[in-house]
Amino acid sequence: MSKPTSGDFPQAEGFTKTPGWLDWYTGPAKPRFQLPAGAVDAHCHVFGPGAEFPYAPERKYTPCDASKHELFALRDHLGFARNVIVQATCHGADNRAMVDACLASGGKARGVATVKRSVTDEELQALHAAGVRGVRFNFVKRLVDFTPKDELMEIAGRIAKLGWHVVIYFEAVDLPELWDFFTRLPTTVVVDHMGRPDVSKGVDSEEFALFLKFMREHKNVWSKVSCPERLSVTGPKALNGEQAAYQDVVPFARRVVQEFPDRVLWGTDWPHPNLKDHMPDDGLLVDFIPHIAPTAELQQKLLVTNPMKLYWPEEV
Ligand SMILES: O=C(O)/C=C(\CC(=O)C(=O)O)C(=O)O
Repeated sequence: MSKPTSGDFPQAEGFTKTPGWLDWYTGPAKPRFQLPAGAVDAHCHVFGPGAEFPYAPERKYTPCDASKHELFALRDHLGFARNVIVQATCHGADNRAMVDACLASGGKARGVATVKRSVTDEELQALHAAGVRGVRFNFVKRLVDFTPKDELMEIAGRIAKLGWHVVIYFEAVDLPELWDFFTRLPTTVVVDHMGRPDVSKGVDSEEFALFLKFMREHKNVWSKVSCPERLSVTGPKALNGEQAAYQDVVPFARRVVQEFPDRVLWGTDWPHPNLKDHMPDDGLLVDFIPHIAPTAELQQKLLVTNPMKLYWPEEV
């Protein structure tokens, strides 16, 4: 299969991809690493399709389409059993594309939504029925406009009653300022991509030590050890059969997996929004997993036990 570059994918009428947009990788390798039975891809997205589920007016980027059908085909190709579909900021608080994917999955997908303070209890109930089990609070300034913390805290209090959790996305330099807010959240708190460490500072940096302290001192905090392709500075890239990709990220993810084996999740992040340098081969991304979770026991927790506990607790 050919590998498209930006501009190759068709786009819904009325939407033009952000300049330089990298489309997701078609024809990924079959992973060499065999995922354990029941493995969950606990961080991925759907984009549109824009013709059916228009992108939000307040979005900061316009992606290529990435439909539920393409996501489910990737799930099966890679050997995952289930997906957790996280609302992407290009859809704002309009959760229809994510909800549609969860409903179409036959129970194989659960979701994380974005909601506003104005969301009604009935709307929250409908999201729950569709499979939503969390809300995402995004603090990455290039992705969202600022929402006052009292609004977010009010939402957290309401969703806590449903047994949901809060997913937080922020950059490492912002953790000190956000610490008090995060540590007051009344739910399980799941950090996206290890809080985006600057890996060039090294695994023993003060910055990463603060993140480890955050997890150590707050047992309700979990982390996704995902997105090496976003965090890596020196690579090598998960392309052309590379079996030892993103070595500079390995010590960070491995440290988190080994210290907090019962509070880690992993996801592909397909279709990889906003990558600037290259688009990884998702099959080779799966081959990254044994580098950060070197034993069968750690792999089972990371890929099956932990995500099942959080997203399908009724089956555990
Ligand atoms: O997909 C991710 O996790 C990361 C993103 C995009 C994002 O969070 C979103 O659009 O909702 C990023 O760093 O641009």
